[in-house]
Formats: sequence, structure tokens, C-alpha cells
Amino acid sequence: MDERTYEQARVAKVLAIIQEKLNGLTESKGQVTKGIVDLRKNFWEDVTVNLDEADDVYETQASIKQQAELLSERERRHGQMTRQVKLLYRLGDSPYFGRIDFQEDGESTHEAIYIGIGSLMDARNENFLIYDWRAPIASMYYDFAPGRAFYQALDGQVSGTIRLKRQFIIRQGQINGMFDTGLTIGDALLQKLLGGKATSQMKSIVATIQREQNQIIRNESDRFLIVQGAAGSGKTSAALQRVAFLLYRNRKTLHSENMLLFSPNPLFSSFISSVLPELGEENVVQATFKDFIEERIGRDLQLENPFDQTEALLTLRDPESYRMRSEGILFKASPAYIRLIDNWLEQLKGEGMIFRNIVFRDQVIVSSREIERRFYARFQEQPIRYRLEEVRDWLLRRVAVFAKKERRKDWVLEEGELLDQADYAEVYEKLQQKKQFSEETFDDYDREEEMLRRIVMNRRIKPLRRRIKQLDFVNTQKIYSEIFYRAQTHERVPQSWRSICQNTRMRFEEGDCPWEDAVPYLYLKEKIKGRKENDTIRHLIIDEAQDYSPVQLVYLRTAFPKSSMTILGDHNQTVYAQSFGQDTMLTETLYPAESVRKLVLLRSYRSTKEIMDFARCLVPEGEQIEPFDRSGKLPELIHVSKDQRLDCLLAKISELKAEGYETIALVGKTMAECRDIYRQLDSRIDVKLMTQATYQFDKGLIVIPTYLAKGIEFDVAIIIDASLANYRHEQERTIFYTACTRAMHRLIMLTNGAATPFLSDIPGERYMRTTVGED
Ligand SMILES: Nc1ncnc2c1ncn2[C@@H]1O[C@H](COP(=O)(O)OP(=O)(O)OP(=O)(O)O)[C@@H](O)[C@H]1O
Repeated sequence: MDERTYEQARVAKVLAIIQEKLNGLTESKGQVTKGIVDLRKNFWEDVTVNLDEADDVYETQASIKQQAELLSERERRHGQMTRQVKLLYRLGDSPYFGRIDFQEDGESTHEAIYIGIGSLMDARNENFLIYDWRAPIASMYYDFAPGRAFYQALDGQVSGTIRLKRQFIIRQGQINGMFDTGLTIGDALLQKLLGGKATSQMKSIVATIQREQNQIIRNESDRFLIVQGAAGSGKTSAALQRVAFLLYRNRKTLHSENMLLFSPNPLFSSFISSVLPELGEENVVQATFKDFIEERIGRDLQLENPFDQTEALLTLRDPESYRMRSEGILFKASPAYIRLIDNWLEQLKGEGMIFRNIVFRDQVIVSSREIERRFYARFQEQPIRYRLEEVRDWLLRRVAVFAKKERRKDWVLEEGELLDQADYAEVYEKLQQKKQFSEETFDDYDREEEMLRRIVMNRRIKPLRRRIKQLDFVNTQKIYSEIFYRAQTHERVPQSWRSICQNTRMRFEEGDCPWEDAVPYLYLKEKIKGRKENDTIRHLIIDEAQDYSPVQLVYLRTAFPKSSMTILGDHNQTVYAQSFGQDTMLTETLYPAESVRKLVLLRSYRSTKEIMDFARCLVPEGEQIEPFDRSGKLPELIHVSKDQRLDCLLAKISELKAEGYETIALVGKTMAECRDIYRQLDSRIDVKLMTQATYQFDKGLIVIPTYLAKGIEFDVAIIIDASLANYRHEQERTIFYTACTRAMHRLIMLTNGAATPFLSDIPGERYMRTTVGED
């Protein structure tokens, strides 16, 4: 029997066992379902309810508890079975993708280890027919070429020799491809996968994980794992595989709800949302950093969107305003600014706290001055938080005294008359209860009135009490903006500090919180009022980490004090101003030295060799990036006159469509530029504009600014305006690079007049130049 026939016969055998298991499972699942339905229906019949004596109550409780446990145990089993069935269906389509023949040292024969997205035992549950890709033994598939190899088993290292390494493409139970491979996993298979068309959903890379990616996926020893990876090197892919790996390895203690992924925007969240389900795992919680921060800031301030901040900066024409905004953004993202805030917090112990009046129905119960006096008069040596608690209790007492007096007023009774039936019933019931126990005789009418007054007053005063309990009497917004009134500081401030102060004060006075102030403000607010720590999340995954500042890292570490973190990004793809030329979350020195590891990915998979050879010349140390060897056309720079631009673009698009490309992105630097081209195209061709509110994209022609295209890929990227006028500042280099590296197969750039100076770093033979029309 030749190898292919042998393997196909084995596939058939495995499929038969899968079918058998499916039949068995479906039957037992049916029984468990019925059991659950019966249990729910007869829940109370099977419980002994007796509430006569204390002992009986105790027994009743125990009986209910037992019944509930039985039910939840069945439900858990049902859940497991459902997952098992789903896995079997998936294995039924493609049972495995790899095989290694491993001969352990000291053994006379080898074992053939087949690797798939989940484990499968034979009919007697004795031997593995398929090993889960996350099992320790399967790691050798990703780590070694045929020859000497080892893996870490639970009880130590196991060494031996890989005699054979084979890859399969199996679809609907048929082997479509089969390769015996050497060092790297499946160049042939990778060629096939990467040469395919872009989709609106990212795919799992489980069958072709590369060795250096495997290091990231299986790292369990470091609390902070930083991955610096070139564009298209598989950072996001590896991160998602890592999530699946960690969930599998810690399945008793770690669940998908314990992991949080910060994604750059909703579009990206949707792009990656199918990977984990494809691997048989539930999706982790996803959030954008902005949503997370907004939720914590609350409704007191109108938070600027980071995209709006970027857009504002990119479109500012006046050099002074540009300098002020960009210096402010950079400074407020730096550790120097946190030191400045810490200093202010220190000062606040002696003076400077600002409070709000405690007001009820337009009457000031306690004035802000009075609160301030109380705050600074006592417990001076105690921390701010302690003193605030003391003030809070004092305020609650003052409010109680006020309420007692206030409830005698006429308006209270007037409102009492407007109470509804249910409230009266409550008063009546309370009255009845009191009567039973009271010896004294009161006039019922007076007692009823008194009770109504109390109800009205309690209701009206409750929100005020709640706000006091939440320490809302501290005006943290004003305390924060005060920093900008006292512009003197020991820190080295930017040149335009005075204008920055003026501008920040103004924005806060209007109730706006610029994005650069969001995290610093929260930092100050939570230092004063205390913070909500999150203990549920045990692992944080931060993608596009080059766009997070040191200050944001400090904040995240305090908000998630127990979490480990996977931090992935590329310093060459900085899009937000706060990260230009300074430390970011990828800087390893910002973490405790003993618990951080940094891994670097240099091989890039997304784009053709031609596109990557072009793009890597744009960035420092780009020569270290290794493009994957997949060939395509050279990138193309089209010089086009203004009046020919639209026609040229339309002609190009129809040419690309005719060549079979389905996902074509017109990438702009700013939203303003995108809207402009969209308006011109919309009446002539089917096109969609992607905005910060877009949650999903489909195949076709789209217009998108770079800051929203981060992390996503397209068959073709067309840079709509690659001119000197549009990409002139050095800070825009990384934006331009990010835009170029979104392309999988074709990269086209249009320019009217001179092209961006960034291209002067690129040897002429790396791209084509054409001219359309004359200006
Ligand atoms: N081992 C692999 N096997 C198959 N495809 C891979 C592999 N690694 C990466 N890819 C593919 O390369 C492309 C880029 O991957 P991914 O988006 O994860 O990279 P990235 O480093 O996050 O990119 P960027 O920094 O540009 O956002 C994807 O299409 C992914 O499927």
C-alpha cells in the first residue's frame, strides 16, 4: 500500500470512530437533556420543605442545595457534551493536519503522533488517535525538523528522534494534500494559504504555526510577555493561538471570561472574532481601551475619542496649534507628568482640595468651604482617602439632621399626597405592625402622616446620600484642572506649557476631557477616591501596544493588579501622537526585570516579497525584516494629474477586480481625506466608507483611514494620496508604513505632484512608476 492510500485509509478509520462517538454522545446527550428537563420540572417535588422548627428549616435548605447542585452538575455535563459534539463535527471535516513519528530514547519503535485541533481516543479509550495541538508532545511538531527533538512532559523532559514529519490538508474527510517536510513547517502549505484571497475574518494558523511563534504561544513562565513583531509577522494570530493554549493548559482555573483583549477598534474586534471559535474555544472578552476608560471616567466629562484626537492633530494647519497639541500629548503620556501629578497629590494633603456644595432642593446643606475646613482641620497626618471617609460620615450625619427638620415642611406632605396606592398600602401595613406591639395609643391620622413624610423624605434624600457615599462631594475635575492654574512645576515641561495649561483649563471648564488627559485624570481621581480593581481578569492581551503610553501602562497595571499580560506591537507602526519617539508599552524597562520577557518576530507573512521589500526600506532597521518568499507584482507609484485622478482610480479598480481581487482598500491618512474620495466615488461605483463606528466589513471596495486599518489586511491597498503635501512630516512615516503593509498582494500609490520624501529611501528597482495626464 503506498503512503497516500495508507493515510487515506487511516482517515476513513478515524472518521468511522468519530461517527460512532457522535452517535453515542448524541444519545447520552439526549438522556442528559431529558434528565435536566425532568429535574427542573420536579424540582420542588423532590425537595422536602418543612419550615416548622429551626432544624427543619436547616434540613430544607440542605435539601434545596442538594437538588440545585444535582441540576447544575447535569447542566455542566450537558455543556461539556455540547462542546464535545461540536469538536467531533469539526474533526469529522478535518481530523488532523500533522503527523510526527517520534522514537523516544530507549524505545525500539516509534509512535506516529497525529495532531489536530482537539484530542480523540480510540474506541476503547486507550490510545490517542489524534493529539490536541496544545498537548506537550505536539509542541515538537512546531519546534523541530526531523532529527533529535524533545518536549517537556509533566514529569520532565522527554528526548528522542523525529523520524518523519508530515503535513496534511484534509477537507470533508478527503486528503487534498500531503507533504513530508523539513525544517520549517510547510513552505508549500504556507504558500498556498498566504496566496489566497483576503477575507473579512482572520483565520487560525494552527496548522502552520512557526517555531518563533510557538515560543510566544506556549510561554507560561513570564508574567509580562512583550512581542515586538514586524508588520504581518503573525502577532495577532499568535496572540489568539496563545489564548487558546492558555485556556487549554489551565482549563480548571482559567476561563474565557478571565481574559480580556484590548483591541484597537470595533472593526478589528469583528475581524478577529472567529479565530477562537474556529479553534473550539469561546471568545475572550474584547474591549477597546477607550470604552474601558470611558466607563471609569463616568458621565461627568465628555471624553474625546482617540481617533478624533489623531484626526485633529493630523489636520491642524496652524504650526503653533500643532506644536501645542503635539507637545501636550507627548508630555501628558510621559512618566514626568505622572511625577507632576504625584507631587500635586502630595501638596493636596496640606491644601488645594476642592469640594462641591451639598445641595438639596436648591438649599445648600453644607457648603464647599465648610467641607474644606473640616477636611483640613482634622487628621492631618492621615492619608487623603481616610480623611475623606471621615468627612463622608460627618456629611451623612449632617444630612440626616437636615432631613429630620426638613420633613416637617409643607412640600413633603404635598408630595405625600401624590404617592400611589402601593405606597399607601405600605404605610397601612407598617401602621398595623406597629399597633400590635405598641401599648400607647396614637391618633392614627397623625401616625399615617408621619409615616408618609418619612417615605417622601427618604426617597428624595436617597440620591444625595448615595452621591455622598460615592465621595461625589470631591470635585476631582477641578482638582485636576488646578494643575494647570498652578503652572509652576519642578518637572521639565514642554516649550508651549503655558498654552497647554490655558487650553486644558478651558476644555475642562467646558466639561470636555481631551484624550491625552483621560488616563492622567483617572489616575488622580482614583488616587483620591480609591479605585475599582478588577480581580476577574487574570490575563490581559494588548494588541497594537505601540500606541499605548507609559502612563497608560501604569494605569492598567494598577487597575489589573493580579493580571499577567501579553503585549504585542510594532514600534514601526505608531499611529497615535503620544507614542512618537518615546517609550511605549513595548519598552521592556517599564516592567519589573524579573518577570518580563521580550520576543522579536522578524519574519513577515502577510505581503508578497515585493511589497515587503519595498515597505521595509521605509523604517529604521527594516533590513532585518525577512519577507516570506511569495512572489507578486512590484508596488506601483502613479503620478496623476488632478483632473485625471478619479478616472485613473476607477480604471485601476476595475482592472484589479478583473484580476480577481475582491477586497480593495483605499487607504487615507485622515478621515477628512477618506470622506472626500468617498464622496467623489460613491455615485460612480459600489464603495463603503469605514468609520470609527463601523463594526464589520465585507469584501469589496472600501475607503478607510490608516488608524482604523491597523491590524487588518486587504488583497489590495491603494494609498489615495502619497504626495509630498500629504506625507511630509517625519512623524507620518510610520503611518505611511502601516498603510503600505496592509496589502497582501498588491500595493498602489497615487500622487499628484511630487511624492512623499519617504520614497527617496527606497531603491528605484523596488517599485514601478507611471504617469497619467499632465498637470
Ligand atoms: N504561521 C502562519 N501560518 C499561516 N499564516 C500566517 C502565519 N503567521 C502569520 N500568518 C498570516 O499572516 C498575516 C498577518 O498576520 P497577523 O495579522 O497576525 O500579523 P501581525 O503581526 O499582527 O500584523 P500587523 O502588525 O500588521 O497588525 C495573516 O494573514 C496571518 O494569517
